[in-house]
Amino acid sequence: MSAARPAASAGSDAGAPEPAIRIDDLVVRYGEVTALDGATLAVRPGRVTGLIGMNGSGKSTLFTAIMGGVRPERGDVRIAGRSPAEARSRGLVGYVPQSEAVDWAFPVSVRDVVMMGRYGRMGPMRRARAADREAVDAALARVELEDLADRQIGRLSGGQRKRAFVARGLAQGAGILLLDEPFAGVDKRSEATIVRLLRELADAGSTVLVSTHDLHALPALADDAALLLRRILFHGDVREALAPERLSLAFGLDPDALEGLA
Ligand SMILES: Nc1ncnc2c1ncn2[C@@H]1O[C@H](COP(=O)(O)OP(=O)(O)OP(=O)(O)O)[C@@H](O)[C@H]1O
Repeated sequence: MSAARPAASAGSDAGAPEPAIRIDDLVVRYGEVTALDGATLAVRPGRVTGLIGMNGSGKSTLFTAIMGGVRPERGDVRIAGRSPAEARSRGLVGYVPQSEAVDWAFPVSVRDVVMMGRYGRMGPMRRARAADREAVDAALARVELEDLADRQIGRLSGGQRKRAFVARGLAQGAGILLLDEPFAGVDKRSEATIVRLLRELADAGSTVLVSTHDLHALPALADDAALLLRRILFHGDVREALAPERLSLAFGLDPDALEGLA
């Protein structure tokens, strides 16, 4: 953790930088199911923000909305002042999906996956130039996967797979990175590599939004945290978010069971 990080402001945003992601009163329904019910969140640049919520609380839906993959019934999403579709076409947002959302049998190598981060910069023929290959090599080195670059993506461990997708986001060069459950099924080495990288990215000015169930990993990773239960219940300093009485709101648990997390 960097000692220079300013404290999060849970209340007034006076003097704070413009949010990189602004979500206003978002309502998303899948038929009868209301996944988001008036979610409002302003994610600040240069910080790692944890998105915390129980299964079904709407975390993936919020990410999908940021990526422009669902049509909200109400509300608005702005990424660096642009619509999700525009932000997507400009490659402003990198996305590391949940492992369940990936077809691991697909016949592509680790290098191919990382190169996908460069597609937005290539023409329709997707011909890689020297700059693309250099960016891919640099990203592979940052996640320590150079030696496995030519292996089929499904023949990696859970942690290595995650690192490959983080490398795709790095190669893309997006200033905003979304990670959906990056620590699920991940070994300690991969977790440490991902945490270090995300901290470096945020300290260099990027915006990092990470959904996780792993509350114990959060204080070392995140500056801020947002508690989600179809709407944002709290957004502010990570340690304040992990206070038992706040977590109990988001998880519907007895505060005594949550002592010692913050
Ligand atoms: N495509 C879909 N069709 C119908 N319902 C959906 C769909 N996607 C999500 N839902 C429902 O919307 C709600 C929010 O789901 P979402 O996946 O956003 O939650 P989550 O917080 O990411 O959950 P998890 O932690 O289990 O990944 C849940 O009730 C879920 O069953």
